[in-house]
Amino acid sequence: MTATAEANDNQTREGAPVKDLYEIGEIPPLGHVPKNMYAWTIRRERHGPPEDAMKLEVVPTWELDSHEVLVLVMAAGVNYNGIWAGLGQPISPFDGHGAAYHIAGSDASGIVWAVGDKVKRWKVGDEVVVHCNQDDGDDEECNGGDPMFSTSQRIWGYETPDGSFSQFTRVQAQQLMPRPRHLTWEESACYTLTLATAYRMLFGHHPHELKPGQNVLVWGASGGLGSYAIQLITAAGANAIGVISDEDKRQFVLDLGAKGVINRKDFKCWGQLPTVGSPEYAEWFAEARKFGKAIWDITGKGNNVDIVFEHPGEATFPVSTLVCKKGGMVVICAGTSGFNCTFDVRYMWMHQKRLQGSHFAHLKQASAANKLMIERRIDPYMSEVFPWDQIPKAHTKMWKNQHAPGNMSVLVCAPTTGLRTYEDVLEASTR
Ligand SMILES: C/C=C/C(=O)SCCNC(=O)CCNC(=O)[C@H](O)C(C)(C)COP(=O)(O)OP(=O)(O)OC[C@H]1O[C@@H](n2cnc3c(N)ncnc32)[C@H](O)[C@@H]1OP(=O)(O)O
Ligand SMILES: NC(=O)C1=CN([C@@H]2O[C@H](COP(=O)(O)OP(=O)(O)OC[C@H]3O[C@@H](n4cnc5c(N)ncnc54)[C@H](OP(=O)(O)O)[C@@H]3O)[C@@H](O)[C@H]2O)C=CC1
Repeated sequence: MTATAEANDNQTREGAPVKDLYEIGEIPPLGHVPKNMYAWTIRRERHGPPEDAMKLEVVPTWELDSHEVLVLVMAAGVNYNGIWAGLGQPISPFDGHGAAYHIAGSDASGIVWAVGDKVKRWKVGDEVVVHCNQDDGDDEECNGGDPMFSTSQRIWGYETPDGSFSQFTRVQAQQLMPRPRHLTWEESACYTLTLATAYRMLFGHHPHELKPGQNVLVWGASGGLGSYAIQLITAAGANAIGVISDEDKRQFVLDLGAKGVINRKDFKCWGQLPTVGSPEYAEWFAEARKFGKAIWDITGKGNNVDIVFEHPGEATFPVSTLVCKKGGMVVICAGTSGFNCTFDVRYMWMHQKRLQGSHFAHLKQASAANKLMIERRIDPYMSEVFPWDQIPKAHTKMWKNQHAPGNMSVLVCAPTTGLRTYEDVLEASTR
């Protein structure tokens, strides 16, 4: 008998009521899987801004394969890939998974509600957080290599249709990690995607793993990725130089542990590189050098940074490749401002810099990052938590770069904020 069937049977024997659909904030009996669930869905014909793309629907609850787990989502994290999935840009998720609808959401905290018959590490009732890397687990990269290089590698909730903006989400068993017990459900849901990505960027690219005493330039230092990068760099005994666009964020970034903070609005060297040798290039170069000098004011004269933590892309890339030191690494995981990155290649070859792409993290890296959270070496810095009905609005705020420093969460089944356990949830729920 599967765990689900057993739980349903128990509930029937105990006479607890079971239903086919539960309202948001109503908790089914432990292990009872209702036929249907509420979900914020995206459909191909609705691609566009978050509030047009995401609509509330009742859909069938996911069925499980043998290595999969159904999680009752307590809270979910807000990430950029919910925006990209809604927009259908740069690619539509439907071209990948081909499902009729897409449920976004690549971060979650919740309770294991049902397990496939081959799942051994998790059982119904376990309190978990979810990392967003999936793969088929059967090729060389997944077995002795790096699962992030597997041809089957995909991001749950972006390249799969069963993300966390619904009462139940379906994940592979290897995606689960223990939840930090000192955090609330919403705090637990806000960090895994950005923290694990930052962890791989800084520690996953041998021989450029971050070392004590090194200097790292962090773009978007108050953002999701940036706020964890600063904390990881500080925890490693290295120096973070954070970039912001608004003085209101300066103290926040210093409090994260940054050695210094630079406001990008004080400089005018952003966007694609002008043609080398043109007057515009000379102007850009003088301004970029001024930016480099602002870094030296923090690191000491002549000390370019060992690592540039890149994700804005097109707007910042020419400068990133210039201010990285000889033999250093520009590590990039996104192109928020545009994908057409340009740079003066002379500085790349003559100074023998490494350009390294990086994408999320495998379980071992996500787990190492999660351990730092469990041990309270990293703070989630949850900026804001939204109720279930404001999931699209939360994404609009991020898309417009109007969100407060840190990482955002949304409540899903947790009936209110501030709850830390399943028992807390039961007490606060309307069941
Ligand atoms: C954790 C959070 C993460 C994030 O937030 S990341 C940010 C959000 N994510 C994104 O923005 C995703 C962006 N992804 C993309 O835009 C696309 O994902 C890529 C541009 C990266 C790649 O596009 P694709 O269509 O997946 O490329 P192909 O799989 O490499 O190839 C497609 C077709 O091209 C053929 N092909 C590949 N290499 C060659 C070659 N060397 N010579 C000839 N053909 C080639 C293939 O076979 C295939 O073809 P056939 O479609 O017919 O199967
Ligand atoms: N490949 C992967 O595995 C992952 C990729 N990503 C991607 O990384 C990107 C950032 O994600 P996240 O940190 O969560 O987002 P946030 O919005 O929380 O932070 C991004 C920060 O970037 C800065 N920024 C925005 N526009 C520009 C610009 N034109 N020039 C310089 N800085 C800019 C902003 O800071 P300020 O205005 O203060 O400078 C902003 O706070 C997204 O595109 C996301 O999809 C995220 C996680 C994983």
